[in-house]
Amino acid sequence: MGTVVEAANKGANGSIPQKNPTVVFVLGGPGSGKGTQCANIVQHFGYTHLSAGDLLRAEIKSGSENGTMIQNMIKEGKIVPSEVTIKLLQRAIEENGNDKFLIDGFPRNEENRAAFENVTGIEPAFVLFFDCPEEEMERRLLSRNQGREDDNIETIRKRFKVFLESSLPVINYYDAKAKVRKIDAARPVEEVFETVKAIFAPKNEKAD
Ligand SMILES: Nc1ncnc2c1ncn2[C@@H]1O[C@H](COP(=O)(O)OP(=O)(O)O)[C@@H](O)[C@H]1O
Ligand SMILES: O=c1ccn([C@@H]2O[C@H](COP(=O)(O)OP(=O)(O)O)[C@@H](O)[C@H]2O)c(=O)[nH]1
Ligand SMILES: [Mg+2]
Repeated sequence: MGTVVEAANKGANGSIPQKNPTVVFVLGGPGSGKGTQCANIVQHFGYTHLSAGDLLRAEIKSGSENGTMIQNMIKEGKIVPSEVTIKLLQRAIEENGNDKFLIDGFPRNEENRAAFENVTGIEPAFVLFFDCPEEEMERRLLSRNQGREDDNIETIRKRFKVFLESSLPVINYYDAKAKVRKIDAARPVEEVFETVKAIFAPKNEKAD
């Protein structure tokens, strides 16, 4: 039997986590510029960037037993089961010495959100929401040129539908808790970053 404090600190999986890191969820439709802006935030504010999509694509490449399932879901624009994505995120957080993380492209539905909170005990400090019209996101995705199997018009339409039906409710959930910082993401990269910078506040900027 642990003390009351130990019990309170225990995650739902029974592990005793170290002091919870600061987490910012970075959300927005496919092609809204999440990855691009995260790279800028890392440079200026010292966060570690964890893209759920990148972790899943790395898992496919690694030849994991889940690889084929993940690949098929990404090709269809579907959301990979929470336990797979959460395990990858958790491992990445634990392996990293940093105490502040940008989690990009996750949680993508309500189930992702609730499971992450239950398993890790982590609540985001706030949520960045890159708001961008579909026509602009479509243009960007079709010229992204990263050789992604899901950047074709057929899959892009499916991803937009999943975003509206499953991911927007997550943003609304955090909006009701006053945690959403909404950003007009249709503007040029540098202008979007000016808004992002103001949210992270000058006091956090790395001195160099
Ligand atoms: N503000 C912007 N204006 C124009 N193009 C952008 C902007 N932000 C990102 N891009 C480009 O759009 C594409 C998608 O950006 P990315 O950061 O990968 O978005 P996401 O991670 O949200 O899917 C990339 O080719 C990127 O260079
Ligand atoms: O938490 C996540 C993140 C991504 N994906 C899958 O990975 C794809 C690509 O996600 P990513 O965030 O890389 O795409 P982006 O929004 O940047 O275009 C999504 O369409 C989903 O199929 C997922 O299932 N769960
Ligand atoms: Mg991305």
